[in-house]
Amino acid sequence: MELLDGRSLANELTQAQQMAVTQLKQQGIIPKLVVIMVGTDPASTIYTKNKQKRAAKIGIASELKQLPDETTATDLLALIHQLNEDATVDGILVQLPLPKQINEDQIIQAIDPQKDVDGFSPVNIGKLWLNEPGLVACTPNGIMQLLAAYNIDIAGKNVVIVGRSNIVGRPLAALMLNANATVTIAHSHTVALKALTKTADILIVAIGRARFFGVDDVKKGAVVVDVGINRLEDGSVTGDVDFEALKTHVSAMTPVPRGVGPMTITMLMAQTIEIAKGRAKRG
Ligand SMILES: Nc1nc(=O)c2c([nH]1)NC[C@@H]1CN(c3ccc(C(=O)N[C@@H](CCC(=O)O)C(=O)O)cc3)C=[N+]21
Repeated sequence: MELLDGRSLANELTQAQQMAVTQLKQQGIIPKLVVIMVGTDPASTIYTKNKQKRAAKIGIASELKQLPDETTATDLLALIHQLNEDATVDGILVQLPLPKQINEDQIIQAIDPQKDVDGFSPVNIGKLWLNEPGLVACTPNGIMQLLAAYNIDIAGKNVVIVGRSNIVGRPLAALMLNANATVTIAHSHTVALKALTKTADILIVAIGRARFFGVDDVKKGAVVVDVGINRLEDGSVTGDVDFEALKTHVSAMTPVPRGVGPMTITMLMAQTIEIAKGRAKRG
């Protein structure tokens, strides 16, 4: 099995990003990302810290706006409008999930599509499904780059994606379709799920159930991308597939951690830099 090592690819790309940022700074442009986090979800706190650390490493200015749990939609919208107008801000990211009093769709729609580094706004989602250039959701984008780096062919392949979230399953389906795969999206209502996953040449799982898929559920020689991050009682982190059992069964597979996660953050930085380059061009 070939290990699809997201961490090492992320490290390589990070070096190139450092150089790109140095060049931008010579032109007087400092790429800037603002991350908004509402409340204190423990997983979100870890991801947000990782994002800050990576930005610092690359030389991207990043600001964390930490808002209390009881923040209203009105407060959050006011902040987003202010950041939309701020010419020094390239990327705006609102960490999800938001507390339940806030409608996520309404918030995402308020972000200027040109600063929407997550690629979640309806404008960017529409462009993605039309195969037009735009900002793309970071986790799916990272998966495509990881597969490309390991020369994994996508055109004509049967791709099964388990999970239909707005941040992973749906945008990934669009990217795979744009790359000429035959795409199936499975979800909680899918009948005979594990018979379906077994038909996949490329299987991508994002359901959040530790080691849910094993040898019997995966075609021999398939490529497996594991987006699951499940924290076990002993504090360790594992994916949605039984990695140890699949090692001798598949042709290539991402580990968890150090697979898709680091690539997600890398794509966030890449898109922030791209937006800043646009700012440099406009002068
Ligand atoms: N608006 C928004 N945009 C997001 O992109 C977004 C979000 N909300 N909410 C939550 C998910 C999840 N996500 C991850 C980012 C980095 C790792 C990551 O760095 N993982 C490491 C560490 C894993 C660990 O130890 O927890 C790894 O897989 O090696 C994981 C998951 C971004 N998300």
